Amino acid sequence: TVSYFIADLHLSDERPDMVRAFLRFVQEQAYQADALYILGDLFEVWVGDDLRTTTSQTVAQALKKLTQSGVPCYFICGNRDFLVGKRYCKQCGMTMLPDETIINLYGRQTMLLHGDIMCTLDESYQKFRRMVHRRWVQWLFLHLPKRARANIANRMRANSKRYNQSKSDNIMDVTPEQVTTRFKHYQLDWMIHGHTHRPAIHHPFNDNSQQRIVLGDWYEHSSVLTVTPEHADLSGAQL
Ligand SMILES: O=C(CCCCNC(=O)Nc1ccc(S(=O)(=O)N2CCN(c3cc(Cl)cc(C(F)(F)F)c3)CC2)cc1)NO
Ligand SMILES: [Mn+2]
Repeated sequence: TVSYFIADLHLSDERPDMVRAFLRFVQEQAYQADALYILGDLFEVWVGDDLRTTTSQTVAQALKKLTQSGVPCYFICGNRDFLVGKRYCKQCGMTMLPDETIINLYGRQTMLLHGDIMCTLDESYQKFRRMVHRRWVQWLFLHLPKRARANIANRMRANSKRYNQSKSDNIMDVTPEQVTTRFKHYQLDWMIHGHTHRPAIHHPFNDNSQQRIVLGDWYEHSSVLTVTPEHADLSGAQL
């Protein structure tokens, strides 16, 4: 009885070493799990399920084998791979979950989300997010020729990289009241998210056992949250 949570792998053809780390994790750990949850930014870029890359096909094969062996796999999209669709999830045997899904995790009322929605101080990003989450914008974008989508992606990646370097650290983190509002509104025991690349286990209300667990990225080493009925263990994070 163990469930695994990962996020922010940012897999791409440019980083085959990170793809190999993911495949190792799937082959060596995930087969014994009750479930695997991928909480967004599995991929660095995603401009439609109709574009196949070595990485997207390799990942789909590995996850298809895992889910067919009986380990259910759930996906919540991130701020990079928000265009991952049902078609690709089907190729992986994954079930797509909406952002802010609440599950009963071995008796704990737990909210799962990518986390970017809680970074409300980053107003320019929230504006971008609202725009690209509009159905008609996604419909239009996905009907552009592949090359056009790839060109837009390259341009946006370049300026999002440059732009984020200039942003101060605190606006890139979740806004505390976004966290406490959700804990209160949904009587949460736990919240698990990624996005900030700052792995840690936080106690938003110091007086009790409520926890906010932030998953780490996979740039230096794989960061996996292992949850059992008894406890939560965040590997490779300075707790
Ligand atoms: O990353 C962080 C830190 C926070 C960073 C936030 N910034 C961030 O996420 N930027 C970003 C995300 C995805 C990509 S993309 O290359 O994958 N790709 C670009 C084009 N996309 C698109 C879709 C639609 Cl519907 C409509 C359009 C339109 F209308 F603009 F053309 C474009 C699809 C996705 C590129 C940059 N933490 O993890
Ligand atoms: Mn992210």
